[in-house]
Order: sequence, then structure tokens, then C-alpha cells
Amino acid sequence: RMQEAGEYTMKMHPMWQGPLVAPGGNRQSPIDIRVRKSVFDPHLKPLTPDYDPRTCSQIWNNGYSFLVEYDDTTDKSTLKGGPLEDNFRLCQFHFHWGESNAWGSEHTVDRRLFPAELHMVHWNSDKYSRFEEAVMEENGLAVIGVFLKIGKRHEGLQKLVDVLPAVRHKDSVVEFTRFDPACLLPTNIDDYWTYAGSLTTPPLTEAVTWIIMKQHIEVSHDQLAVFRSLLFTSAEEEVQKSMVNNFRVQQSLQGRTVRSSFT
Ligand SMILES: NS(=O)(=O)c1c(F)c(F)c(-n2cc(CC3CCCCC3)nn2)c(F)c1F
Ligand SMILES: [Zn+2]
Repeated sequence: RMQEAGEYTMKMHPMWQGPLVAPGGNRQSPIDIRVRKSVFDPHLKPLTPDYDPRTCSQIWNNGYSFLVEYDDTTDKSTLKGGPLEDNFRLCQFHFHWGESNAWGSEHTVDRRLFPAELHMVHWNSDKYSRFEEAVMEENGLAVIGVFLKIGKRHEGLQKLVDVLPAVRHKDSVVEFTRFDPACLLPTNIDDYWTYAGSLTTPPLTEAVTWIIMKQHIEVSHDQLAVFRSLLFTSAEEEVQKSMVNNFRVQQSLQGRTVRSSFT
């Protein structure tokens, strides 16, 4: 697929000239997914997310992104299957985005950047008793990544977009209930890439089985513009900084294999 006119590639954006390897890590995230170098694994099972919208509890601006948090004290919103051997509990989802629609995603596909990326964070409830413990362990987390493209308005996302002004500043929290995160998944969740990686925000621990969907979802230009109205800064700080470009510099593969569930 030729690069579309005006489409940004990973190399062109100045944000990407940072250190390519995190200190002391050999399975860091995010990465560029080289499609032709990924290896089809016929043993990968279909992914089976099973979310209960009643476990949705609040939205929190943590100064990196806004997290839509789920009550993970029981096994009500779970993820199994795919590359996962254990049962994982949904604890939050969040996004990464750019200051323009030309870039914003953390992962890229053959260097192709997307305007934003959704991450649905789950922790291994078979092996650990809570998120804070699992986040420090090798097989502690499973994160589903979904690329966003600019297109038609996403009806399901609008309920979330409408409440974002209430969490404009860092450390603000607002009650948010009965949101079904499954509405943000693409129609086809059988085609994905998976690899062993890390959190892309502190503590950057190498605890994540990444599951990156091949199919993107569409949101409207105006919906994504509301993401950019959020602030990195708290209400007290005198200089307000727009929450944009909240993605991490890409990390080197360091010999890892990216597997695909499709040929
Ligand atoms: N981009 S990512 O890799 O999908 C991603 C994640 F996987 C995360 F888990 C978090 N995360 C960070 C904390 C604070 C915790 C505070 C207590 C100690 C552990 C971190 N909560 N969730 C996160 F912010 C993020 F961006
Ligand atoms: Zn993320």
C-alpha cells in the first residue's frame, strides 16, 4: 500500500528522535509492527472479551491520558483466549493521540501512524490478587490496542466525549457508569498481532502481552478534537498545557517476534 499524500510516517515526526532503547529493557513498547516480519501462529485462539457495562465506575485524568476505570474486584469484565493462558480482568481503558490528525498512535504498522490509539488494560486475576501487583509481573497484564482513524462519528464514543470537559485538569475524577467498552472494539477481533512488551507509561514494567487489532475503528474529527481540549496540568498550575502527543517514543524490537492470528 503506497503512502497516502500528506500521510506522516514514523521517521518524519520530530518526537521520534528520542532514545530508541529504554534503559535496561529488552521488551519495551511501543514498536513498529513490520507486517511481513510477523509470524502466523495457527495455535492462537479467538479472543473472547466478556464485559459487563455495570462495572464501569469513573473517568480520571491522570496527567498522561484520561482513564475510564472499571470495578475489577470481581470477575465481571474479563478477557480470555487469543494468546492468553489465564483469565484477565478489565481495569481501565484510555487513549493516546496527537496534536494533529497526522500522528498520535503509539504502535505503527509498517511505519504507518494513526491519529490515535485505544488501549484496554486487563490484569491476570488467575495469578495475582490486584492490578498493582500484576503490573510488576512478567505475565501480569494484557492490553488490547485499537487504532483510530478519522471518519464517521462513533456513536458509542459520544457518551464519553460529552463528559471529558468535566475531567479537563490533571487529577480530576468524575463518576461514569454503564459504558460498554465492547462498543469500541472493531467488528473483526479475530485478526490481530501479539507480542511481549511493556507499559508505555511509568513504571514502564515489562508486564504486558500486547494484542493489537488489525482492523481500526472510526471517530469523527470533532470527537478527537475534544480529546485535545484536555490538559496535562492541574487546575492550580498557572501555565496550562494541552494534553496532546501523549505517546511514547518507539522502542527497538530487540529480537522479539510479533505473531499474527491471520495469514
Ligand atoms: N499505555 S499502556 O501501556 O496501555 C498503560 C498501562 F498498561 C497501564 F497499566 C497504565 N496505568 C498506570 C497506572 C498507574 C499505576 C499506579 C500504581 C503502580 C502501577 C501504575 N494505572 N494504569 C497506563 F497509564 C498506561 F498508559
Ligand atoms: Zn496506553
